[in-house]
Amino acid sequence: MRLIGDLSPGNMNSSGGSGNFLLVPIPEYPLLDCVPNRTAKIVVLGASNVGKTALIVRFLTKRFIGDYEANTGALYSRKVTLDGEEVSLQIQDTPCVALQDDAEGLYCQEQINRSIYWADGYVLVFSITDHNSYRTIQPLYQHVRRIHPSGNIPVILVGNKSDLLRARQVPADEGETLASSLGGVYFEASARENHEGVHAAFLHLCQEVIRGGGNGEKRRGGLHLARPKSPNMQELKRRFRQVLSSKVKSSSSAL
Ligand SMILES: Nc1nc2c(ncn2[C@@H]2O[C@H](COP(=O)(O)OP(=O)(O)OP(=O)(O)O)[C@@H](O)[C@H]2O)c(=O)[nH]1
Repeated sequence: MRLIGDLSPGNMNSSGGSGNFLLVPIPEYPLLDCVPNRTAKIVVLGASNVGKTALIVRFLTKRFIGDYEANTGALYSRKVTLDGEEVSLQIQDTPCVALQDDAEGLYCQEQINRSIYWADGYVLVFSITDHNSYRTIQPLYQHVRRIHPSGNIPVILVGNKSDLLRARQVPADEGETLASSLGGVYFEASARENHEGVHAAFLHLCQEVIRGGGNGEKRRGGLHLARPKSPNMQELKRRFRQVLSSKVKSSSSAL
């Protein structure tokens, strides 16, 4: 999902005017600034509407905006301190995945596959209010496994929207059981109401990635996959072209 609304007045750019506007998301720092051997590349995956974007934004800004545009992946970069040392963290938001009719396979865009290959650590998200989103997790994990058939896969499972207890469809113990079957830890979180829980979940995964040294098979095989293109830049270019063409139109109509 892509952000709509104001994250941080003054600092974050907007198109101005009234109504919804696209926000330039959290700026990336230059890749050359990455801390050597201390970079964690994390991808956030899950079904539609489970709160992937909300969790990322909550982690990075401590804020919950509540209104997002659907299904655009964005890449965020940040430096964090882990065990007293600086770590470069890159977090890739992704469009949603969906179960196929047979409930075993997944509809998963190519862009997501590239992000899965690129990443070192995986945040698998479902909503505790949506059992279908929970059912997506196991096939999603199998999908990640197919892309990384060997080696350790640092993963956490996040049951989001824990503020909506009355609408709960997935008991906490089901989340815990599933997480341990995937070799990860279960976090029940609310992007809406609790920054600390979200923060703890992301930092835990970051620690796992840094301790494990990332995806071993990629390094051993000497393969290099380009970092997924940040849609933020593409979006900016598109908007820039739009503004230019509307200026051309208005100046030619004024003649
Ligand atoms: N009550 C509640 N609502 C939440 C929470 N997290 C997200 N939401 C809402 O759930 C909706 C979907 O949130 P998003 O972050 O856009 O979800 P997403 O998984 O990125 O959605 P897709 O783009 O469809 O993949 C929005 O209306 C959010 O405001 C939460 O912890 N509690």
